[in-house]
Amino acid sequence: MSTVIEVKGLSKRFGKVVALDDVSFSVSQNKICGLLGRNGAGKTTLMQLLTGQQFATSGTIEIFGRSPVETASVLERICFIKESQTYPEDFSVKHVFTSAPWFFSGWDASFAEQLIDDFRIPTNRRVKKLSRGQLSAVGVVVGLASRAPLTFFDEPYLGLDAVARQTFYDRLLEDYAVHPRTVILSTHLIDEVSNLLEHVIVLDQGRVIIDGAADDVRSSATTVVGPRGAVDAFVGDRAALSRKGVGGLASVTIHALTSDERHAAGDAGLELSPVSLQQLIVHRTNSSSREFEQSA
Ligand SMILES: Nc1ncnc2c1ncn2[C@@H]1O[C@H](COP(=O)(O)OP(=O)(O)OP(=O)(O)O)[C@@H](O)[C@H]1O
Repeated sequence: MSTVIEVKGLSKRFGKVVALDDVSFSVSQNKICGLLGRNGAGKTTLMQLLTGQQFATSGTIEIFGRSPVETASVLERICFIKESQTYPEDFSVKHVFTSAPWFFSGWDASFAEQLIDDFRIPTNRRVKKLSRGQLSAVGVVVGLASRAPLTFFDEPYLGLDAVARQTFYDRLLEDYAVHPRTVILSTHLIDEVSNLLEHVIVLDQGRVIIDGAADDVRSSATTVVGPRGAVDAFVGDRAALSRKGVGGLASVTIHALTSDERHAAGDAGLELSPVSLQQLIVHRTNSSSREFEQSA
């Protein structure tokens, strides 16, 4: 499988602020990849570097095998939908969609029409008169109908209601099945997108703390639930990602268990429950996770 994004030792400083710190990863062609992390983790900075809109302080980036900076053959294959997309003053929604094919050779006008209906976007209205959610929907439609070989969505759905967000996920998956491409999706709504993602990269304070297949990441931890004494005896000196207790019951999240260990937990009357991607990321990016990482 060919590699679309290859990043090595990438750092970006803004004065004293280290936004990205020695970041390395690669993304294969035709994957939907979640770029996740807390506020200020460096996600937008990374996407700006990957799309040639910022210069790296150090490190290398190859997109389709070449540096994205001022490389037309790379940039014309990229669509970047930002959280707050700006359009020329006085642009109507119609202008956005009539000009999109100039930038995206794969633009599908009839798909765009269908999406405009789905999201109920008023096409005659000026962009600056749109509601927050409608403005996000315009970006989502451009991102989907452009069918760019590499599409970045940076928190694309500020203000979009739950129905519209679900429509976005559904259309993305349906269209991706017929027209595979590489999609990088940055969002804080991790549970909502969890099932879309094949690859997960989590940044924390400018560093990559998780990089792997979504299924592997999801199955990298498990929660042991049961009577406190039995849970404590089973967990022993294993590192705990999180620990909760109510009355005599305890719930401890630990690294994934081997199948023998799972049987032993069952024999001890303990329940094992999966950990959602969101829970895992919360555990790994809060302060207790540092102890976990050090002891892991
Ligand atoms: N132009 C800039 N000048 C100075 N610091 C900056 C600049 N751009 C970003 N930063 C800092 O770099 C860090 C990473 O910011 P970035 O916007 O990449 O985070 P993010 O993960 O996208 O956050 P969010 O989820 O809140 O959008 C933050 O500490 C931010 O304050």
